[in-house]
Amino acid sequence: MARVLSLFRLQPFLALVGSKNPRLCKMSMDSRAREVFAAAVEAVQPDTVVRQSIECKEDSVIINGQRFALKHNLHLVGFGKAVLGMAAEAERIIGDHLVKGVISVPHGIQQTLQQHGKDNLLLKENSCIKVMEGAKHNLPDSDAQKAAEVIKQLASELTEEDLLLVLISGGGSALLPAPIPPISLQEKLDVTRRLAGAGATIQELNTVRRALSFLKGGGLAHYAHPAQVIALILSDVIGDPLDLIASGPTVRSDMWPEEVLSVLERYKLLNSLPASVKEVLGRPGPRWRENKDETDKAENVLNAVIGSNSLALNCAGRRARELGFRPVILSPGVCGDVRSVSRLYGLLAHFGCSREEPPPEIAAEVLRLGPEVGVESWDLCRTMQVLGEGRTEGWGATCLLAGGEPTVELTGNGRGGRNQELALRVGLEMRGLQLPPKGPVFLSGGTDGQDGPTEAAGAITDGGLYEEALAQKLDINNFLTNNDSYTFFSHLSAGQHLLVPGLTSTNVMDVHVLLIPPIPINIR
Ligand SMILES: Nc1ncnc2c1ncn2[C@@H]1O[C@H](COP(=O)(O)OP(=O)(O)OP(=O)(O)O)[C@@H](O)[C@H]1O
Ligand SMILES: O=C(O)[C@H](O)CO
Repeated sequence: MARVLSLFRLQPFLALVGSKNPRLCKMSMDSRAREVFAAAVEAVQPDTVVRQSIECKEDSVIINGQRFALKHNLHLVGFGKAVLGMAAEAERIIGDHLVKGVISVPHGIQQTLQQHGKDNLLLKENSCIKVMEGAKHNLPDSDAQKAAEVIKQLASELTEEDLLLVLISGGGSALLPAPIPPISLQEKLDVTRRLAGAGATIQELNTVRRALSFLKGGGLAHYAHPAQVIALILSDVIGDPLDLIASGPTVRSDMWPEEVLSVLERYKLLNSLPASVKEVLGRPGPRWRENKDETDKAENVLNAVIGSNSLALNCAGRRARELGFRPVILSPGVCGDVRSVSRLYGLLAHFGCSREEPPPEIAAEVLRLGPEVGVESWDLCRTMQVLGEGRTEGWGATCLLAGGEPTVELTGNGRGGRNQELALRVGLEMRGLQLPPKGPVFLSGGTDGQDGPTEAAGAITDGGLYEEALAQKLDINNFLTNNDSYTFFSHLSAGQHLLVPGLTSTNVMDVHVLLIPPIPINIR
Protein backbone atom coordinates (compact mmCIF):
# COMPACT_ATOMS: atom_id res chain seq x y z
CA MET A 1 0.00 0.00 0.00
CA ALA A 2 2.81 2.40 0.97
CA ARG A 3 4.44 1.69 -2.35
CA VAL A 4 1.23 2.42 -4.25
CA LEU A 5 0.82 5.70 -2.38
CA SER A 6 4.37 6.82 -2.99
CA LEU A 7 4.02 6.03 -6.70
CA PHE A 8 0.77 7.99 -6.75
CA ARG A 9 2.53 11.04 -5.30
CA LEU A 10 5.26 10.68 -7.87
CA GLN A 11 3.04 10.58 -10.92
CA PRO A 12 3.75 14.14 -12.15
CA PHE A 13 7.48 13.60 -11.69
CA LEU A 14 7.47 10.21 -13.39
CA ALA A 15 5.62 11.67 -16.33
CA LEU A 16 8.47 14.10 -16.74
CA VAL A 17 11.31 11.63 -16.40
CA GLY A 18 9.69 8.99 -18.49
CA SER A 19 9.70 9.13 -22.23
CA LYS A 20 6.58 11.29 -22.42
CA ASN A 21 8.19 14.73 -22.44
CA PRO A 22 9.06 15.20 -26.10
CA ARG A 23 11.55 18.00 -25.50
CA LEU A 24 13.50 15.96 -22.96
CA CYS A 25 13.31 12.85 -25.14
CA LYS A 26 15.27 14.63 -27.83
CA MET A 27 18.03 15.69 -25.46
CA SER A 28 20.86 13.23 -25.08
CA MET A 29 22.29 12.36 -21.68
CA ASP A 30 25.51 14.12 -22.70
CA SER A 31 23.80 17.39 -23.48
CA ARG A 32 21.82 17.21 -20.25
CA ALA A 33 25.06 16.70 -18.30
CA ARG A 34 26.52 19.74 -20.09
CA GLU A 35 23.43 21.80 -19.22
CA VAL A 36 23.67 20.85 -15.57
CA PHE A 37 27.34 21.91 -15.53
CA ALA A 38 26.47 25.20 -17.29
CA ALA A 39 23.85 25.92 -14.61
CA ALA A 40 26.47 25.38 -11.90
CA VAL A 41 28.81 27.89 -13.55
CA GLU A 42 26.00 30.37 -14.23
CA ALA A 43 25.03 30.42 -10.54
CA VAL A 44 28.44 31.69 -9.47
CA GLN A 45 29.07 34.34 -12.11
CA PRO A 46 30.83 37.27 -10.41
CA ASP A 47 28.14 39.85 -11.26
CA THR A 48 25.32 37.50 -10.21
CA VAL A 49 26.75 36.70 -6.78
CA VAL A 50 27.41 40.38 -6.03
CA ARG A 51 23.91 41.37 -7.21
CA GLN A 52 22.40 38.75 -4.93
CA SER A 53 24.34 39.91 -1.88
CA ILE A 54 24.20 43.72 -1.97
CA GLU A 55 21.03 45.71 -1.60
CA CYS A 56 21.03 49.52 -1.72
CA LYS A 57 18.14 51.24 0.07
CA GLU A 58 17.66 54.87 1.05
CA ASP A 59 21.28 55.80 1.32
CA SER A 60 22.30 52.64 3.02
CA VAL A 61 23.63 49.33 1.88
CA ILE A 62 22.41 46.03 3.30
CA ILE A 63 24.76 43.07 3.25
CA ASN A 64 24.12 39.79 5.08
CA GLY A 65 21.25 41.46 6.92
CA GLN A 66 23.48 44.26 8.24
CA ARG A 67 22.82 47.87 7.26
CA PHE A 68 25.64 50.37 6.66
CA ALA A 69 25.04 54.11 6.05
CA LEU A 70 26.20 55.43 2.69
CA LYS A 71 27.47 59.04 2.66
CA HIS A 72 29.74 59.09 -0.38
CA ASN A 73 32.10 57.23 1.89
CA LEU A 74 32.56 53.84 0.22
CA HIS A 75 35.98 52.72 -1.00
CA LEU A 76 36.61 49.48 -2.83
CA VAL A 77 39.56 47.14 -3.18
CA GLY A 78 39.72 43.66 -4.65
CA PHE A 79 42.06 40.87 -5.74
CA GLY A 80 41.38 37.61 -7.50
CA LYS A 81 40.49 36.07 -10.82
CA ALA A 82 36.77 36.90 -10.63
CA VAL A 83 37.11 40.34 -9.10
CA LEU A 84 36.76 42.49 -12.22
CA GLY A 85 33.18 41.34 -12.79
CA MET A 86 32.43 41.62 -9.06
CA ALA A 87 33.71 45.22 -9.03
CA ALA A 88 31.76 46.19 -12.16
CA GLU A 89 28.52 45.00 -10.56
CA ALA A 90 29.31 46.59 -7.18
CA GLU A 91 29.90 49.95 -8.90
CA ARG A 92 26.59 49.64 -10.79
CA ILE A 93 24.74 49.01 -7.53
CA ILE A 94 26.47 51.51 -5.27
CA GLY A 95 26.64 54.35 -7.79
CA ASP A 96 28.19 57.64 -6.73
CA HIS A 97 28.54 56.62 -3.10
CA LEU A 98 31.65 54.88 -4.36
CA VAL A 99 34.55 57.31 -3.93
CA LYS A 100 37.54 55.37 -5.16
CA GLY A 101 38.68 51.83 -5.85
CA VAL A 102 41.69 49.70 -6.79
CA ILE A 103 41.61 46.09 -7.91
CA SER A 104 44.38 43.62 -8.66
CA VAL A 105 43.34 41.22 -11.41
CA PRO A 106 45.07 38.68 -13.68
CA HIS A 107 47.23 39.86 -16.51
CA GLY A 108 45.27 40.25 -19.77
CA ILE A 109 41.84 39.70 -18.23
CA GLN A 110 40.26 42.92 -19.55
CA GLN A 111 41.26 42.09 -23.12
CA THR A 112 40.05 38.50 -22.77
CA LEU A 113 36.65 39.58 -21.45
CA GLN A 114 36.32 42.17 -24.24
CA GLN A 115 37.17 39.56 -26.85
CA HIS A 116 34.52 37.23 -25.43
CA GLY A 117 31.90 39.98 -25.43
CA LYS A 118 31.51 39.82 -21.64
CA ASP A 119 30.81 43.54 -21.30
CA ASN A 120 28.78 42.96 -18.14
CA LEU A 121 32.00 41.97 -16.38
CA LEU A 122 33.92 45.10 -17.45
CA LEU A 123 34.05 48.46 -15.70
CA LYS A 124 32.28 51.43 -17.29
CA GLU A 125 34.49 53.92 -19.14
CA ASN A 126 34.46 56.63 -16.47
CA SER A 127 34.76 54.18 -13.58
CA CYS A 128 36.43 55.44 -10.41
CA ILE A 129 38.01 52.01 -9.90
CA LYS A 130 41.61 51.64 -10.98
CA VAL A 131 42.40 48.27 -12.55
CA MET A 132 45.90 46.87 -12.06
CA GLU A 133 46.80 43.69 -13.95
CA GLY A 134 49.54 41.34 -12.79
CA ALA A 135 50.50 37.87 -11.57
CA LYS A 136 51.22 36.35 -14.96
CA HIS A 137 50.69 32.56 -14.90
CA ASN A 138 49.10 32.87 -11.46
CA LEU A 139 52.47 33.77 -9.86
CA PRO A 140 53.09 36.90 -7.79
CA ASP A 141 55.19 39.44 -9.69
CA SER A 142 56.27 43.06 -9.40
CA ASP A 143 53.03 44.30 -11.03
CA ALA A 144 50.95 42.50 -8.44
CA GLN A 145 53.26 43.81 -5.71
CA LYS A 146 52.67 47.40 -6.93
CA ALA A 147 48.93 46.78 -6.84
CA ALA A 148 49.25 45.43 -3.28
CA GLU A 149 51.09 48.61 -2.25
CA VAL A 150 48.38 50.85 -3.74
CA ILE A 151 45.69 48.78 -1.99
CA LYS A 152 47.56 48.99 1.32
CA GLN A 153 47.91 52.77 0.89
CA LEU A 154 44.21 53.20 0.15
CA ALA A 155 43.26 51.16 3.21
CA SER A 156 45.68 53.05 5.47
CA GLU A 157 44.12 56.45 4.62
CA LEU A 158 40.59 55.52 5.72
CA THR A 159 38.83 57.04 8.72
CA GLU A 160 36.04 55.77 10.95
CA GLU A 161 33.52 57.50 8.67
CA ASP A 162 34.51 55.24 5.78
CA LEU A 163 33.39 51.86 4.51
CA LEU A 164 35.85 49.60 2.72
CA LEU A 165 34.28 47.02 0.41
CA VAL A 166 36.79 44.21 -0.22
CA LEU A 167 36.13 41.84 -3.11
CA ILE A 168 37.97 38.52 -2.85
CA SER A 169 38.15 35.47 -5.08
CA GLY A 170 40.49 32.60 -5.86
CA GLY A 171 43.91 33.60 -7.13
CA GLY A 172 43.88 36.48 -4.64
CA SER A 173 47.04 35.31 -2.86
CA ALA A 174 49.20 35.71 -5.96
CA LEU A 175 47.56 39.05 -6.77
CA LEU A 176 48.26 40.61 -3.36
CA PRO A 177 51.92 39.94 -2.51
CA ALA A 178 53.27 42.12 0.27
CA PRO A 179 56.35 40.35 1.66
CA ILE A 180 57.52 41.55 5.06
CA PRO A 181 61.02 43.07 4.71
CA PRO A 182 63.72 41.95 4.50
CA ILE A 183 61.99 39.11 2.55
CA SER A 184 62.10 39.91 -1.15
CA LEU A 185 59.31 39.06 -3.56
CA GLN A 186 61.59 36.55 -5.25
CA GLU A 187 62.38 34.81 -1.94
CA LYS A 188 58.70 34.59 -1.03
CA LEU A 189 57.90 33.26 -4.48
CA ASP A 190 60.65 30.64 -4.22
CA VAL A 191 59.38 29.36 -0.87
CA THR A 192 55.76 29.08 -2.04
CA ARG A 193 56.76 27.58 -5.37
CA ARG A 194 58.89 24.92 -3.73
CA LEU A 195 56.09 24.12 -1.30
CA ALA A 196 53.53 23.80 -4.09
CA GLY A 197 55.93 21.70 -6.16
CA ALA A 198 56.44 19.34 -3.21
CA GLY A 199 52.69 18.73 -3.03
CA ALA A 200 51.64 21.07 -0.19
CA THR A 201 47.89 21.60 0.06
CA ILE A 202 46.35 25.06 -0.34
CA GLN A 203 45.78 25.06 3.43
CA GLU A 204 49.48 24.49 4.08
CA LEU A 205 50.56 26.91 1.38
CA ASN A 206 48.40 29.73 2.64
CA THR A 207 49.40 29.11 6.26
CA VAL A 208 52.96 29.91 5.19
CA ARG A 209 51.97 32.80 2.90
CA ARG A 210 50.06 34.45 5.76
CA ALA A 211 53.12 34.43 7.97
CA LEU A 212 55.34 36.13 5.38
CA SER A 213 52.94 38.89 4.33
CA PHE A 214 51.82 42.29 5.60
CA LEU A 215 48.36 42.03 4.08
CA LYS A 216 47.40 38.35 4.38
CA GLY A 217 46.02 36.80 7.58
CA GLY A 218 44.01 39.90 8.51
CA GLY A 219 46.66 42.47 7.60
CA LEU A 220 44.43 44.36 5.17
CA ALA A 221 41.63 44.72 7.74
CA HIS A 222 44.19 45.92 10.23
CA TYR A 223 45.43 48.66 7.87
CA ALA A 224 41.85 49.73 7.16
CA HIS A 225 41.08 50.23 10.86
CA PRO A 226 39.09 52.25 12.05
CA ALA A 227 36.99 52.03 8.86
CA GLN A 228 34.22 49.42 8.63
CA VAL A 229 35.41 46.58 6.38
CA ILE A 230 32.92 44.48 4.38
CA ALA A 231 34.47 41.55 2.51
CA LEU A 232 32.51 39.70 -0.17
CA ILE A 233 34.16 36.38 -0.87
CA LEU A 234 33.82 33.94 -3.76
CA SER A 235 35.27 30.76 -2.30
CA ASP A 236 37.62 28.41 -4.15
CA VAL A 237 38.68 26.37 -1.12
CA ILE A 238 36.96 23.25 0.23
CA GLY A 239 34.83 24.07 3.27
CA ASP A 240 34.97 27.86 2.54
CA PRO A 241 37.51 28.62 5.32
CA LEU A 242 37.58 32.43 5.58
CA ASP A 243 41.12 32.55 6.85
CA LEU A 244 42.50 30.57 3.91
CA ILE A 245 40.66 31.84 0.82
CA ALA A 246 43.20 34.17 -0.83
CA SER A 247 45.10 33.77 2.48
CA GLY A 248 42.44 35.67 4.45
CA PRO A 249 43.46 39.36 4.21
CA THR A 250 40.36 40.43 6.16
CA VAL A 251 40.41 37.61 8.70
CA ARG A 252 42.55 38.22 11.71
CA SER A 253 44.63 35.09 12.25
CA ASP A 254 47.21 34.75 14.93
CA MET A 255 50.46 33.48 13.56
CA TRP A 256 51.86 30.41 15.28
CA PRO A 257 55.51 30.04 14.22
CA GLU A 258 55.42 26.35 15.25
CA GLU A 259 52.59 25.70 12.77
CA VAL A 260 54.43 27.43 9.93
CA LEU A 261 57.72 25.74 10.73
CA SER A 262 56.10 22.33 10.87
CA VAL A 263 54.69 22.83 7.34
CA LEU A 264 58.12 23.87 6.09
CA GLU A 265 59.70 20.88 7.84
CA ARG A 266 57.11 18.48 6.40
CA TYR A 267 58.24 19.43 2.89
CA LYS A 268 61.94 19.49 3.86
CA LEU A 269 62.39 23.23 3.28
CA LEU A 270 63.49 24.16 6.77
CA ASN A 271 67.21 23.85 6.16
CA SER A 272 67.23 25.75 2.89
CA LEU A 273 65.16 28.78 3.93
CA PRO A 274 66.54 32.23 3.06
CA ALA A 275 67.89 34.11 6.13
CA SER A 276 65.20 36.79 5.65
CA VAL A 277 62.39 34.25 6.01
CA LYS A 278 64.00 32.74 9.12
CA GLU A 279 64.33 36.22 10.61
CA VAL A 280 60.67 37.14 10.01
CA LEU A 281 59.44 33.80 11.37
CA GLY A 282 61.54 34.31 14.48
CA ARG A 283 60.10 37.75 15.31
CA PRO A 284 57.74 38.12 18.21
CA GLY A 285 54.62 40.31 18.18
CA PRO A 286 52.32 41.62 15.49
CA ARG A 287 53.37 41.66 11.86
CA TRP A 288 51.97 45.12 11.21
CA ARG A 289 54.73 47.12 12.80
CA GLU A 290 54.59 50.08 10.48
CA ASN A 291 50.84 50.53 10.88
CA LYS A 292 49.48 53.97 11.71
CA ASP A 293 47.87 52.52 14.81
CA GLU A 294 50.16 50.24 16.78
CA THR A 295 47.56 49.17 19.27
CA ASP A 296 45.73 46.01 18.33
CA LYS A 297 42.14 47.17 18.49
CA ALA A 298 39.39 44.85 17.36
CA GLU A 299 38.56 45.58 13.73
CA ASN A 300 35.04 46.17 12.42
CA VAL A 301 34.93 43.47 9.82
CA LEU A 302 32.10 41.62 8.12
CA ASN A 303 33.24 38.63 6.06
CA ALA A 304 30.55 37.11 3.82
CA VAL A 305 30.94 34.15 1.47
CA ILE A 306 28.71 35.10 -1.46
CA GLY A 307 29.54 32.26 -3.84
CA SER A 308 30.82 28.74 -3.35
CA ASN A 309 30.83 25.23 -4.72
CA SER A 310 27.71 24.48 -2.63
CA LEU A 311 25.81 27.32 -4.30
CA ALA A 312 26.86 26.03 -7.72
CA LEU A 313 25.73 22.47 -6.84
CA ASN A 314 22.36 23.65 -5.54
CA CYS A 315 21.61 25.53 -8.76
CA ALA A 316 22.88 22.62 -10.84
CA GLY A 317 20.45 20.42 -8.88
CA ARG A 318 17.54 22.70 -9.80
CA ARG A 319 18.47 22.50 -13.48
CA ALA A 320 18.81 18.71 -13.22
CA ARG A 321 15.26 18.55 -11.86
CA GLU A 322 13.98 20.59 -14.81
CA LEU A 323 15.76 18.17 -17.09
CA GLY A 324 13.99 15.19 -15.60
CA PHE A 325 16.37 13.95 -12.92
CA ARG A 326 16.01 13.52 -9.21
CA PRO A 327 19.03 15.47 -7.93
CA VAL A 328 21.15 14.30 -5.01
CA ILE A 329 24.10 16.31 -3.76
CA LEU A 330 26.84 14.05 -2.43
CA SER A 331 29.32 16.68 -1.17
CA PRO A 332 31.00 19.97 -2.14
CA GLY A 333 34.24 18.76 -0.54
CA VAL A 334 35.53 15.89 -2.69
CA CYS A 335 39.33 15.74 -2.54
CA GLY A 336 42.10 13.17 -2.43
CA ASP A 337 43.79 11.16 -5.12
CA VAL A 338 41.95 11.03 -8.42
CA ARG A 339 42.23 7.21 -8.45
CA SER A 340 40.24 6.85 -5.21
CA VAL A 341 37.72 9.46 -6.37
CA SER A 342 37.18 7.66 -9.69
CA ARG A 343 36.76 4.34 -7.87
CA LEU A 344 34.09 5.92 -5.68
CA TYR A 345 32.09 7.25 -8.65
CA GLY A 346 32.49 3.93 -10.45
CA LEU A 347 31.08 2.08 -7.44
CA LEU A 348 28.19 4.52 -7.08
CA ALA A 349 27.38 4.12 -10.78
CA HIS A 350 27.31 0.33 -10.37
CA PHE A 351 25.23 0.69 -7.23
CA GLY A 352 22.72 2.98 -8.96
CA CYS A 353 22.45 0.89 -12.13
CA SER A 354 22.18 -2.46 -10.43
CA ARG A 355 18.97 -4.25 -11.48
CA GLU A 356 18.79 -6.10 -8.20
CA GLU A 357 19.87 -5.30 -4.67
CA PRO A 358 23.61 -4.60 -5.11
CA PRO A 359 26.00 -6.90 -3.23
CA PRO A 360 26.87 -5.48 0.23
CA GLU A 361 30.56 -5.35 -0.75
CA ILE A 362 29.83 -2.33 -2.95
CA ALA A 363 28.39 -0.27 -0.10
CA ALA A 364 31.21 -1.43 2.19
CA GLU A 365 33.88 -0.26 -0.28
CA VAL A 366 32.07 3.04 -0.83
CA LEU A 367 32.10 3.66 2.92
CA ARG A 368 35.74 2.63 3.19
CA LEU A 369 36.70 5.15 0.49
CA GLY A 370 34.81 8.03 2.17
CA PRO A 371 37.61 9.31 4.44
CA GLU A 372 40.14 9.08 1.57
CA VAL A 373 38.08 11.42 -0.59
CA GLY A 374 36.80 13.82 2.05
CA VAL A 375 33.20 12.58 2.05
CA GLU A 376 31.32 11.83 5.28
CA SER A 377 29.81 8.35 5.76
CA TRP A 378 26.47 10.02 6.40
CA ASP A 379 26.54 11.67 2.95
CA LEU A 380 27.50 8.39 1.30
CA CYS A 381 24.68 6.48 3.08
CA ARG A 382 22.15 9.19 2.16
CA THR A 383 23.29 9.08 -1.47
CA MET A 384 23.13 5.29 -1.67
CA GLN A 385 19.67 5.41 -0.15
CA VAL A 386 18.48 7.77 -2.92
CA LEU A 387 20.11 5.58 -5.58
CA GLY A 388 18.49 2.51 -4.03
CA GLU A 389 15.08 4.19 -4.04
CA GLY A 390 15.60 5.05 -7.69
CA ARG A 391 15.75 1.32 -8.31
CA THR A 392 13.15 -0.05 -5.93
CA GLU A 393 10.57 2.73 -6.00
CA GLY A 394 10.78 3.53 -9.69
CA TRP A 395 11.91 7.11 -9.08
CA GLY A 396 13.39 7.26 -12.52
CA ALA A 397 16.59 9.05 -13.44
CA THR A 398 18.99 10.39 -10.82
CA CYS A 399 21.56 13.15 -11.06
CA LEU A 400 24.32 12.80 -8.51
CA LEU A 401 26.21 16.05 -7.96
CA ALA A 402 29.44 16.71 -6.13
CA GLY A 403 32.30 19.19 -6.16
CA GLY A 404 35.72 19.88 -4.80
CA GLU A 405 39.27 19.46 -5.94
CA PRO A 406 40.82 16.00 -6.30
CA THR A 407 44.56 15.75 -6.89
CA VAL A 408 46.63 14.06 -9.56
CA GLU A 409 50.08 12.74 -8.87
CA LEU A 410 51.93 13.64 -12.03
CA THR A 411 54.12 10.81 -13.27
CA GLY A 412 54.21 11.61 -16.99
CA ASN A 413 54.67 14.70 -19.09
CA GLY A 414 51.52 14.66 -21.20
CA ARG A 415 48.82 17.32 -21.40
CA GLY A 416 45.81 17.05 -19.18
CA GLY A 417 44.05 18.17 -16.06
CA ARG A 418 42.51 16.59 -13.00
CA ASN A 419 38.98 16.77 -14.45
CA GLN A 420 39.85 15.07 -17.71
CA GLU A 421 41.89 12.45 -15.90
CA LEU A 422 39.02 11.84 -13.47
CA ALA A 423 36.49 11.51 -16.32
CA LEU A 424 38.78 9.08 -18.12
CA ARG A 425 39.25 6.95 -15.03
CA VAL A 426 35.52 6.96 -14.23
CA GLY A 427 34.84 5.88 -17.83
CA LEU A 428 37.10 2.89 -17.20
CA GLU A 429 35.45 2.12 -13.86
CA MET A 430 32.05 2.10 -15.61
CA ARG A 431 33.30 -0.16 -18.39
CA GLY A 432 30.45 -2.21 -19.82
CA LEU A 433 27.90 -0.43 -17.66
CA GLN A 434 25.44 0.69 -20.29
CA LEU A 435 21.71 0.92 -19.93
CA PRO A 436 19.56 1.56 -22.98
CA PRO A 437 19.33 4.06 -24.61
CA LYS A 438 22.48 5.42 -22.94
CA GLY A 439 23.93 5.72 -19.50
CA PRO A 440 25.18 6.25 -16.96
CA VAL A 441 27.13 9.34 -17.95
CA PHE A 442 29.83 11.11 -15.93
CA LEU A 443 31.05 14.69 -16.35
CA SER A 444 33.86 16.42 -14.51
CA GLY A 445 34.63 20.09 -15.14
CA GLY A 446 36.56 22.98 -13.63
CA THR A 447 34.17 25.88 -13.03
CA ASP A 448 36.85 28.32 -14.23
CA GLY A 449 36.61 26.73 -17.68
CA GLN A 450 40.19 25.53 -17.57
CA ASP A 451 41.55 22.17 -16.55
CA GLY A 452 45.30 22.23 -15.93
CA PRO A 453 47.21 23.84 -18.75
CA THR A 454 44.60 22.93 -21.40
CA GLU A 455 41.81 24.78 -23.18
CA ALA A 456 39.20 22.28 -21.98
CA ALA A 457 37.40 22.47 -18.64
CA GLY A 458 36.96 18.71 -18.40
CA ALA A 459 35.30 15.78 -20.16
CA ILE A 460 32.23 13.53 -20.34
CA THR A 461 32.42 9.76 -20.35
CA ASP A 462 30.28 6.64 -20.12
CA GLY A 463 30.62 2.88 -19.85
CA GLY A 464 31.35 2.54 -23.58
CA LEU A 465 34.56 4.58 -23.41
CA TYR A 466 36.95 1.63 -23.40
CA GLU A 467 35.43 0.00 -26.47
CA GLU A 468 35.20 3.34 -28.27
CA ALA A 469 38.91 3.97 -27.64
CA LEU A 470 39.82 0.42 -28.65
CA ALA A 471 37.96 0.77 -31.96
CA GLN A 472 39.92 3.96 -32.62
CA LYS A 473 43.22 2.28 -31.68
CA LEU A 474 43.78 4.50 -28.65
CA ASP A 475 45.45 2.77 -25.70
CA ILE A 476 43.86 4.35 -22.63
CA ASN A 477 46.46 3.02 -20.21
CA ASN A 478 49.32 4.60 -22.15
CA PHE A 479 47.59 7.96 -22.04
CA LEU A 480 46.91 7.58 -18.33
CA THR A 481 50.50 6.63 -17.47
CA ASN A 482 51.66 9.75 -19.28
CA ASN A 483 48.98 12.03 -17.70
CA ASP A 484 47.93 12.74 -21.27
CA SER A 485 44.16 12.88 -20.87
CA TYR A 486 43.72 16.01 -23.02
CA THR A 487 45.52 14.40 -25.98
CA PHE A 488 43.42 11.27 -25.49
CA PHE A 489 40.11 13.12 -25.52
CA SER A 490 41.20 15.36 -28.42
CA HIS A 491 41.78 12.27 -30.55
CA LEU A 492 38.79 10.24 -29.37
CA SER A 493 35.78 10.73 -31.66
CA ALA A 494 37.09 14.10 -32.86
CA GLY A 495 37.08 15.61 -29.38
CA GLN A 496 33.34 15.03 -28.82
CA HIS A 497 33.83 14.06 -25.18
CA LEU A 498 35.65 17.25 -24.27
CA LEU A 499 33.93 19.99 -22.30
CA VAL A 500 35.09 23.34 -23.68
CA PRO A 501 33.00 26.22 -22.32
CA GLY A 502 35.86 28.75 -22.63
CA LEU A 503 37.00 30.90 -19.71
CA THR A 504 34.04 31.40 -17.40
CA SER A 505 35.38 34.36 -15.31
CA THR A 506 34.60 32.58 -12.07
CA ASN A 507 36.01 29.73 -9.97
CA VAL A 508 34.47 27.61 -7.25
CA MET A 509 36.67 24.55 -7.90
CA ASP A 510 35.33 21.54 -9.84
CA VAL A 511 31.86 20.11 -10.40
CA HIS A 512 31.13 16.38 -10.91
CA VAL A 513 27.87 15.18 -12.47
CA LEU A 514 26.85 11.51 -12.59
CA LEU A 515 23.62 10.92 -14.50
CA ILE A 516 22.00 7.57 -13.85
CA PRO A 517 19.14 6.74 -16.19
CA PRO A 518 16.01 4.94 -15.06
CA ILE A 519 16.40 1.19 -15.22
CA PRO A 520 14.09 0.10 -18.07
CA ILE A 521 10.95 -1.69 -16.77
CA ASN A 522 11.43 -4.78 -18.92
CA ILE A 523 14.85 -5.57 -17.49
CA ARG A 524 14.15 -4.65 -13.85
N1 LIG B 1 48.95 16.55 -17.46
C1 LIG B 1 48.15 16.65 -16.40
N2 LIG B 1 47.28 15.66 -16.12
C2 LIG B 1 46.48 15.73 -15.03
N3 LIG B 1 46.48 16.77 -14.19
C3 LIG B 1 47.33 17.78 -14.43
C4 LIG B 1 48.19 17.78 -15.54
N4 LIG B 1 48.91 18.93 -15.52
C5 LIG B 1 48.51 19.61 -14.43
N5 LIG B 1 47.54 18.93 -13.78
C6 LIG B 1 46.85 19.32 -12.56
O1 LIG B 1 46.16 20.55 -12.82
C7 LIG B 1 46.12 21.33 -11.64
C8 LIG B 1 46.56 22.73 -12.01
O2 LIG B 1 45.63 23.19 -12.90
P1 LIG B 1 44.81 24.52 -12.71
O3 LIG B 1 45.67 25.61 -13.22
O4 LIG B 1 43.45 24.32 -13.30
O5 LIG B 1 44.82 24.54 -11.14
P2 LIG B 1 43.81 25.07 -10.16
O6 LIG B 1 44.21 24.51 -8.84
O7 LIG B 1 42.43 24.77 -10.65
O8 LIG B 1 44.12 26.60 -10.20
P3 LIG B 1 43.14 27.73 -9.76
O9 LIG B 1 41.96 27.07 -9.13
O10 LIG B 1 43.94 28.54 -8.81
O11 LIG B 1 42.83 28.42 -11.03
C9 LIG B 1 47.00 20.66 -10.63
O12 LIG B 1 46.13 19.99 -9.73
C10 LIG B 1 47.81 19.64 -11.44
O13 LIG B 1 48.11 18.48 -10.73
O1 LIG C 1 44.45 32.66 -3.91
C1 LIG C 1 44.53 31.63 -3.26
O2 LIG C 1 45.16 31.54 -2.20
C2 LIG C 1 43.83 30.40 -3.73
O3 LIG C 1 43.15 30.61 -4.92
C3 LIG C 1 42.89 29.92 -2.65
O4 LIG C 1 41.94 30.88 -2.37
